[in-house]
Amino acid sequence: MKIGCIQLNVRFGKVDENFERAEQFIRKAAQGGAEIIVLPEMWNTGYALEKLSELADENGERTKAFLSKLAQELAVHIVGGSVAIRVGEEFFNTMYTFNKEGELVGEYSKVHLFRLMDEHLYLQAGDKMNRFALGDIEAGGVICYDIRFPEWLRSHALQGAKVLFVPAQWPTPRIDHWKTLLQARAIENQCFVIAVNRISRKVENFNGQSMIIQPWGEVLWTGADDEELAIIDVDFSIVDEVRTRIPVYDDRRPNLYEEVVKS
Ligand SMILES: O=C(O)CCC(=O)C(=O)O
Repeated sequence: MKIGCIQLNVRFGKVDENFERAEQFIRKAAQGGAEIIVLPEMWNTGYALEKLSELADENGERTKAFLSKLAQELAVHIVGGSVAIRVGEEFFNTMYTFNKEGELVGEYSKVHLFRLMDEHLYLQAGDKMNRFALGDIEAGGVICYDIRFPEWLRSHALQGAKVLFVPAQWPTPRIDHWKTLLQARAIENQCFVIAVNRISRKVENFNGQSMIIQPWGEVLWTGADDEELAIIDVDFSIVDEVRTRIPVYDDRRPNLYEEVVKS
């Protein structure tokens, strides 16, 4: 299956321009044969947290209409990264996923807000999982800082996800954490990890290095440190093979650690 990863150079606070450029890349990815297309985190606004009252998408309506229309027209699944949305007086960092029929199959608001960049001062946290299917592919999705919480990704894997999508705006100074954590999440959950980071060179500092990692831990692709569209072939059938070879899920001892994980 071909995955189109859009390592978008998100323009800070320039919502219309970001929509226009996202559309160009989505069309290009579909023309190039991508069957699942993935965008990065907060691609409508960038980290313009102080301007959310002007910029955030009201109930996510614009984003949902945009992604649904393109998914249906181009007959591609779209894991729509995430966008800043407004619901009443509150703001969320929300990921929408549409299948190739244009139906909304996943809606998820980032659960772990990143305090180092003041997200908790501007955003509300979500409180729901993000499990969905794209055709016969069982998937889950989390956002950026969420990857520092292995139990959260494990919960998605335990609920059947065989591929985890991770849109992000992960800053350059901690890019080694990004790479190591993503690889660990793929190996420990024996699943594919498809992680798309953004680019920014001006107000912010994000240098891409998106990754596709297979369940044995092998890195199939690492993005450049500039804007890029990559179309990468993956074979999801190897998940079951890896899980049979080292039967981690059967060997778990949840009765021993459940209380520790919950506390
Ligand atoms: O955990 C990190 O170091 C980066 C997280 C982050 O930038 C985010 O969640 O937006």
